[in-house]
Amino acid sequence: MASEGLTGALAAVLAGQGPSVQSCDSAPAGEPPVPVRLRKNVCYVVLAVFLSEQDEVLLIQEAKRECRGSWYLPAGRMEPGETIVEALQREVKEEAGLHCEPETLLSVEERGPSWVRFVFLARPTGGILKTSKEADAESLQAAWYPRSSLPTPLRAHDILHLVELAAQYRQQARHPLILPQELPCDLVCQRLVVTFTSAQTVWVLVGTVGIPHLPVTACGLDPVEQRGGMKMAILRLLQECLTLHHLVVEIKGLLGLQHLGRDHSDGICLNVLVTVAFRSPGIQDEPPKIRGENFFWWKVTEEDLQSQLLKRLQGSSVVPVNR
Ligand SMILES: CC(C)=CCC/C(C)=C/CC/C(C)=C/CC/C(C)=C/COP(=O)(O)OP(=O)(O)O
Ligand SMILES: [Mg+2]
Repeated sequence: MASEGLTGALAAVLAGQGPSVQSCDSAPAGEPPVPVRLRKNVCYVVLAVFLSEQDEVLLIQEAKRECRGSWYLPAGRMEPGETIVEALQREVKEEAGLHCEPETLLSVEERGPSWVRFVFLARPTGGILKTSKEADAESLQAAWYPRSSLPTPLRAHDILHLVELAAQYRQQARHPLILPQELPCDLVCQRLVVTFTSAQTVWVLVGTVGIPHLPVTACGLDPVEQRGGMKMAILRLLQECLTLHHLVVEIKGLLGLQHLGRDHSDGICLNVLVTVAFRSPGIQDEPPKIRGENFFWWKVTEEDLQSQLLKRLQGSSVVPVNR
């Protein structure tokens, strides 16, 4: 039946791509969510980790009054009309003097859906390292430091974890290279690949409103949703179709990221891998019962897709989110 379209969509999402968001299966109660607008109701930050072959990290010295003289990774706020990659390249050029290409997304962090930071592993492709002679409002200078002896003071210690993440990725990449897919989206939302596994069989949760599809949940921007973050939007959707108290839900991480940034389309869609399992031990070889008509469990029978899913699940082969 409709599993042909589903097979294609799941294969695309596992390859870091995916269809564009047409509608949402779950949204906060009350008013429909308003479209997001950069600088108005959302702020996205891009950050780059560069690691040289000699295990050196590229740092910039901050010029802003509140952190002047401290060191940090090249990072900054996205501007309206930019793609995520364009924003990354602009910030790196402004703060470090270098041209660059992102290699892969390394992490996504949020402080509520209206503050999201995209962390990339990147490589320099040209330009000239900014020296103190070129100090301006963007930064005082940029320099490479051995990973084991970073300068002080740092603007914030959160970058230590990001540098480690980059070094681990270089040593042994846990997930494939993942870059943003340029697709329009109006909201901050998440497309879910929710799996239930028994032995070597995998089921995936499917939304039935319209043509069968991987479910999408929208984040609201009101204070409650801000506090709950993206996790709240995922649990809200699952709550609508499953009895959660006897289940363990795990947000494994990201399979992909969709964003356009042009034509006033400032939303993002995170493609997220989620697992659902029974809380009580014992053999449970069928997925948990679904309430209502809006969702069903799709048993993935296509061998290649099934083995890809199992590999991604077993190896936690996803971009970490909020870790
Ligand atoms: C922003 C998100 C989702 C997470 C930040 C994670 C934390 C807690 C970081 C530590 C403290 C810190 C450095 C906060 C600043 C966050 C922020 C507003 C970054 C914007 O980058 P800037 O470098 O300040 O911007 P410009 O380069 O555009 O001036
Ligand atoms: Mg900055």
